[in-house]
Amino acid sequence: MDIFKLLSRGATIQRNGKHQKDLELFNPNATAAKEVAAGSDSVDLKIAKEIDFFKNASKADKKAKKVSSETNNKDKKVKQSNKNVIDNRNDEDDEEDDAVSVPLSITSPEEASVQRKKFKIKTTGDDIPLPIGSFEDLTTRFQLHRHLLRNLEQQNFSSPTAIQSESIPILLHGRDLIACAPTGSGKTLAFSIPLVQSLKEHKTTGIRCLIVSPTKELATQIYNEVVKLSRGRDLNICILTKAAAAKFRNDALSRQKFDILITTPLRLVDAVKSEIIDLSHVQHLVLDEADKLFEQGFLEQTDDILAACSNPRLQKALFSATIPSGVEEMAKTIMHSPIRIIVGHKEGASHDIDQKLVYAGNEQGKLIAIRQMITGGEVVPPVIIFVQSIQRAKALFHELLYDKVNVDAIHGERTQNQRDKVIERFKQGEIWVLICTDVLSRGIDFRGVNLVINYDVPQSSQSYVHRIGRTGRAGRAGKAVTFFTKDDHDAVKNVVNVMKQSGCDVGDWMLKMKKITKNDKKQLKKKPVERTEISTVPSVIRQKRKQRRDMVEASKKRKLHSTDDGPASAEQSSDEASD
Ligand SMILES: Nc1ncnc2c1ncn2[C@@H]1O[C@H](COP(=O)(O)OP(=O)(O)OP(=O)(O)O)[C@@H](O)[C@H]1O
Repeated sequence: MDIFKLLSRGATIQRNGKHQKDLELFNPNATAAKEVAAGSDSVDLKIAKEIDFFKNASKADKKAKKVSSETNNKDKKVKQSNKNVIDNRNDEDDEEDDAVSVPLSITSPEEASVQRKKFKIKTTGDDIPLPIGSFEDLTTRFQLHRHLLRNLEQQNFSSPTAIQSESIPILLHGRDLIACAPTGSGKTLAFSIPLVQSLKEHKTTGIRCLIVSPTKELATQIYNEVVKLSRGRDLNICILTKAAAAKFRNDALSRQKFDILITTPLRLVDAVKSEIIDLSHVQHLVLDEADKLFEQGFLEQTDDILAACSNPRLQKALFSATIPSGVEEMAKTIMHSPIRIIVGHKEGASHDIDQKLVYAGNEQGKLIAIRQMITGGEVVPPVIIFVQSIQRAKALFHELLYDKVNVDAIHGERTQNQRDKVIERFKQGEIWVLICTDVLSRGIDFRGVNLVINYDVPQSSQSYVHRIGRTGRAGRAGKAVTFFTKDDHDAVKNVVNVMKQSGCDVGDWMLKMKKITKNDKKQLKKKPVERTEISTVPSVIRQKRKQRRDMVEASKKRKLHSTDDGPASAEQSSDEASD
């Protein structure tokens, strides 16, 4: 029997069998459609329960039902005093004591401190506003725009997550903020809600709010979230693409059209330097994945952006799951009396991820291990595999493709168009295993990823936290497996530290490992471990495969030259050929 056929058996998805639930989770439309078709009570209830950070969704639902059955009179709802809310809450608490200590409305420092203790929230700074206990609390305290509340309800966001409960009031009070909370804990809404709430309807002054993120994929995701949140409001939102920048260049009026701009740093700096974008009216600046934006490679652009946002009353907010002390110190120098919020352990991984280290001996051992995981049924799609270089992403892709695994890859050599398509197909469940470099390690919110495999140990603890954070999001459980070899001694210590901080079981041998110095960490970040090529296929066969690929590639290139196409198509073609 063909060994590869045997190995790939384990990766088969049983669409109507045991994997049906996983697939549905991954494709929210399918779940919703099915439930609606089946006349299910409410899609909201199910989702809210799964992602109920405060364990009080059932109460919020109960309350919502009560309110709607009692009356449609909006005034009554608005007039409901905070005390009443607390009293109602206490009645319900008799029935379900799970969330006994978290009132829907927080009215005193004592209540705030109970909530902060419960959700392991640390706050630092002067005059910190009280957190909110619910989105209704926002309505009472900040007259939350009715469209905003409706948009939250429509997306089944029944109660704020820990970071949202703190960040929203702080930003609505106009304060500068450094916010650090685990991956998948809702940081996007934590900054988007206050932005959409505090902006008055559209003005022609130009951009009033700027959100910067390190990758195009993440910028697109944030853009989609903000658009959904702003439905019903007269606000114009723009993502700065190549096309948008060209439009601004040719049409001066279009520059005044937008209120909120979402962008990557480089494109923005280009646009500012060529004077097609003016940031002097920006009132709110959000740096998402802020620690990345303060790293070498982005720092200069971040500096340029800060200089271009010349409004003296500019509000600045920094968000990330990891904010190292050095970055925090740097950030503080550009902020005015900032408040600092840390949810959980600073730089800790989400507690919903079950983390495991697997010793693979050597590079060949990793391929054997992944094949064993596949045959052993441990690889339940959707799965993301991280590797340390483009070359390795391509090599692993070919290995798994040969095993007939339904796989694709995203890395810096693929065109934007290809990257977008792969992401879409992965979201739709058409691709089960996605191989990528760190280009996709931050921020991307794929629903229901079951497993993250670090085929190569990440080069820093931050990278580890963000990579594994693609699973275990919004309260769902996830698994992360990291392969290591004898060459990974230093790098694996980073992983062990994060595992310890996140309360995972770590073996004795891990605890006994020699400490890694600051200098070692720096070196590791700069230069990845040198590794031998990914392959268990005998070199003769590899050579034949390569010859075949080269021939296909050369033939495609010849065709392209004869049609005189541009370099982007050539790149796409070579990537497709290698696929
Ligand atoms: N209040 C809420 N209730 C339920 N789900 C929520 C809530 N807020 C956000 N979510 C969902 O949680 C998921 C993760 O949110 P988000 O992408 O903002 O996480 P994050 O903290 O920014 O993660 P990362 O650090 O990886 O960027 C999203 O699918 C989002 O829709």
